[in-house]
Amino acid sequence: MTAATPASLVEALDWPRIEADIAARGCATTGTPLFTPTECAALTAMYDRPRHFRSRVVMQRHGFGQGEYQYFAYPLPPKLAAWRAALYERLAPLANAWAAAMGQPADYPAEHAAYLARCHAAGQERPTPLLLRYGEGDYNCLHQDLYGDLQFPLQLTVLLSEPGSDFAGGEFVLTEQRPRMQSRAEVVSLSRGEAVIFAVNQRPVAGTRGSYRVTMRHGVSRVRSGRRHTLGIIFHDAR
Ligand SMILES: O=C(O)CCC(=O)C(=O)O
Ligand SMILES: [Fe+2]
Repeated sequence: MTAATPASLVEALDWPRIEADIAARGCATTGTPLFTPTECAALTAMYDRPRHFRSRVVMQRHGFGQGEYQYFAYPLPPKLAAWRAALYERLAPLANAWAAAMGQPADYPAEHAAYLARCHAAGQERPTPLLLRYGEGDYNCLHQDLYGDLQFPLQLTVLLSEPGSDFAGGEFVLTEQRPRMQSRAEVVSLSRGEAVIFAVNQRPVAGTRGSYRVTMRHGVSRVRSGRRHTLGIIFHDAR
């Protein structure tokens, strides 16, 4: 038996179900964990090692919520870079289908390295993967992770903590703003190591008279107790 690689683990996910959920709701859980508890613990422990990071953000200082996060520095931990590339490759065709449906250039390259080269040439050179840490009372306001003109339309958040024992509350929330209609909210429950794949900004929805666009935002409800850690994987880099 060969060791599982991020690429083989990505391939093994139930993509027909994931794609159907994304088409219906703009989000999907991976259904199975991407990371083992040991890997979740190792990523969580990295939070306290500043050499892995380029910057730290205390959310209450910016009105973003309460809690903190750190953006990884380049070079990313090799396994994280491999996950980012493998997930990008699986999602790029979907990104192209969305772009075509929204009348945008459907030219996301097949490989993440090529897309990053495009970001870097446009001045978006800083890495965006991040680790987030929330304690009791912390929350993350509804937001969008836009870091420049170039945006890859899907991203992931991986839950690194054990719901129920490490923390309570702290639900991942998505809202969908529809043209001339009231907004809809979706609460996503994850198991430890599992991820939610969701729309960064706009996505096309098939209507009776062609497709229309909805705008998504995501955030985290208040952590009632304990500590919650997540890993965010965003495919465009930042200005
Ligand atoms: O902590 C979370 O569940 C959300 C993190 C987040 O905003 C992100 O990954 O972009
Ligand atoms: Fe975010």
